[in-house]
Amino acid sequence: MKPHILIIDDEVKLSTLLGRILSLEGYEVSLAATCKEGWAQLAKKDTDVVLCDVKLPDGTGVELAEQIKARYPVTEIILLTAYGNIPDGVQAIKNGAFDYITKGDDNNRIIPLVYKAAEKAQLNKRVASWEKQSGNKNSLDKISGKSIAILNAVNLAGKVAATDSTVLLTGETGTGKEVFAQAIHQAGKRAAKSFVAINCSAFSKDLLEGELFGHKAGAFTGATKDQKGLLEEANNGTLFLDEIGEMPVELQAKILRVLENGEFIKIGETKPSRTNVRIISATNRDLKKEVEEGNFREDLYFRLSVFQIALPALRERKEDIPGITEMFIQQFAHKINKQNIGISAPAQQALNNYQWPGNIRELKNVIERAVILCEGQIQLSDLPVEIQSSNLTGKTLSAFSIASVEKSHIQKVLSHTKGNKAEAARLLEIGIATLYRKIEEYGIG
Ligand SMILES: Nc1ncnc2c1ncn2[C@@H]1O[C@H](COP(=O)(O)OP(=O)(O)OP(=O)(O)O)[C@@H](O)[C@H]1O
Repeated sequence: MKPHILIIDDEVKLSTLLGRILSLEGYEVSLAATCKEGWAQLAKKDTDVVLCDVKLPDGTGVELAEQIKARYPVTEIILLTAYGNIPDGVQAIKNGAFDYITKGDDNNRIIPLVYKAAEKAQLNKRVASWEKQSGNKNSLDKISGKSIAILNAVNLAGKVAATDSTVLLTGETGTGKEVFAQAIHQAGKRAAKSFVAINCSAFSKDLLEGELFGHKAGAFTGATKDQKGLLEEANNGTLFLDEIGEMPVELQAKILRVLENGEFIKIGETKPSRTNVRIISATNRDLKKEVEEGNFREDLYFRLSVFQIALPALRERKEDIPGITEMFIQQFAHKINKQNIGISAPAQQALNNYQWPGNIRELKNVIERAVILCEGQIQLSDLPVEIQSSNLTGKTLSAFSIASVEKSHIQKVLSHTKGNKAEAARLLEIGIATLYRKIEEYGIG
């Protein structure tokens, strides 16, 4: 089947022309002129790549990129920015876009970039179906890392898995709280039963209540039949309440009741129902502080935090970064049939120096993208710009010798010229042969 590309741009002439070019390249193309039309097209048809203008009549492409990624994680987005507006592009990549191109300036890049983004979307589909088939199973021994911080967490998880105790996982976004929750479920005696997860921040109060507790037919307009809630779906298994700190106070009381005696009341019912679930919850907020500020019930906090496991941020276990990087390289190289993929020393150094606000999730995304972009070995230039510059920061901070400053400066200039050595030599005011010699001498990748 032809990959499907959706162009969202209100400059109709330009998008029609681009659409024609992409059709000639063998893609199926749809056009939309507003965010609203874009959403309608996305709902109609599986879309591999969205090419999206920044300024749209009813919104911005930067925000749209984030919203599309949340609703359609398989789809890849390329932002079309105005000339010289790099910050929009960088923000879009942070929001989950595959890349950005400057309108009119980057015409030669469009076709190869769309090809790569479509390839990534196909890979996303394969990974999603593979994860579905394998039941998305994770076990504690698959959690990678040799640092004391992660080994402590795995050890605690192993101990609590065998019990029926409630567990509270804390840690920044992307540290692997859901991975741990699944691993605890898999390693426990409920492993053969369901593991049901819900993100409490993704729903309004009423929707969350309906999802968790279910409803009786006739409970509200449109409730034509009885609907099971997740507490019932997870009976004899585990219910994972992600972002529990976001749960509205009214629902906190209802969850407390489940924890105390296994009882809950469906919407529209008067009699209580019973369930037998193990509750694992997670938060990236300071729940104690939320209790002090009156946003979270203290009695529920005590119940949920019987056994707490704090997951370390990736920057607190930097020694694990090379191993996890290698694991993801193997994983993604295998999925797209690329062989002998390695990583250059400067690229690995940049990964080690970077602060990873998005933790393992961010590292996973960065490696996935780099494996697609690289030719044989992952180079510094295959990494997002903010990570490339963390290599330079690390170097200048760690070494003050003239040589290291010179090396950093050359790297900076090369990155500025996008690897164009003749242009770099001109800016550095040195001969091209000298530049080649220095590149070799300093091992600049
Ligand atoms: N130890 C690990 N090994 C391999 N992949 C991991 C590991 N930990 C996390 N990941 C991957 O990182 C991503 C984020 O993990 P997860 O969803 O568990 O994080 P989280 O802490 O629950 O994030 P959030 O707070 O945003 O919900 C997932 O794609 C997951 O597969």
